[in-house]
Amino acid sequence: MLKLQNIKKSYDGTTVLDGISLEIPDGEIVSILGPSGCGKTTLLNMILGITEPDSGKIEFNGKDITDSPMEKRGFNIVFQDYALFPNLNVYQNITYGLKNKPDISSKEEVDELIGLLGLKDHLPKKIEQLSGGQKQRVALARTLVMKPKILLLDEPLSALDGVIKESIKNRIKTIAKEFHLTTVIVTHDPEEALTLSDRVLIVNEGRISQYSEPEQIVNAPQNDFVKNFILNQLEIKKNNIFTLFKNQLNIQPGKESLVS
Ligand SMILES: Nc1ncnc2c1ncn2[C@@H]1O[C@H](COP(=O)(O)OP(=O)(O)OP(=O)(O)O)[C@@H](O)[C@H]1O
Repeated sequence: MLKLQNIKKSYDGTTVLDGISLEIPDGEIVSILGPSGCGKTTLLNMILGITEPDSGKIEFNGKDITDSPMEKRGFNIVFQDYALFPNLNVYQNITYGLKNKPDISSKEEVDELIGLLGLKDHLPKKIEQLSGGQKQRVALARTLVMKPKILLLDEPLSALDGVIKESIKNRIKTIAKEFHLTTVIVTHDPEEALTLSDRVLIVNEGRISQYSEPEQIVNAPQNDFVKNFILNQLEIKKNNIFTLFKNQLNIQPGKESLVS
């Protein structure tokens, strides 16, 4: 269990996080969702251990880790730009971290992850030969072979589109469940958060607006921000798609319920 208690952070007198308290049970996927500048990345970096809170406490499995450096926490992050090594091939990128800690994952475990992420055919390739979705899967594999206690993902799907996005989403879900891996994801996309996570943390101006399962957010939004910002975006998206279909495919009245 990861527990945050009354976390506060300001930069140059401006409050960024204002009393964040939450619990993330083991093995759950939690998305941090909110508008640009609301403090999502700051919160993720605080869990990772590269940003210090001004006050408050972070506990992992009952142990106070607020002042533990990143290396001691054993969490790991996949950054938005993947940060892969361009001079190494896919296999060398995936196994890079094992050079100094070869006992963390066996060859069989590495092969299993390569299979799960569908990277078998790409192993000898250079990073520049890969698509965005393939790079994302390499970055995930490279992080997962190190068996992090918590997996942190910063906007993992933002550079991907359509089918590839769905495929990576499913792989993240499969891996989190298969390895019982607590996963914390930063996103600004409500659809992504609601379809990927066990729980969604909605942050607005540094405060928790709602922290619930996706169904509750959709069916029982706790305040106007959730209603207006999050649900409105989904409604607009749904209506845009519906209008497009109606115009392009000439859907007849009466069949509209099929799309809603
Ligand atoms: N190192 C820093 N020094 C000063 N201000 C910072 C620093 N890091 C973040 N901030 C400020 O804190 C606020 C929250 O930033 P943060 O990156 O956490 O937001 P975010 O929700 O992740 O935004 P986005 O979705 O745009 O990435 C912003 O106003 C940002 O300018």
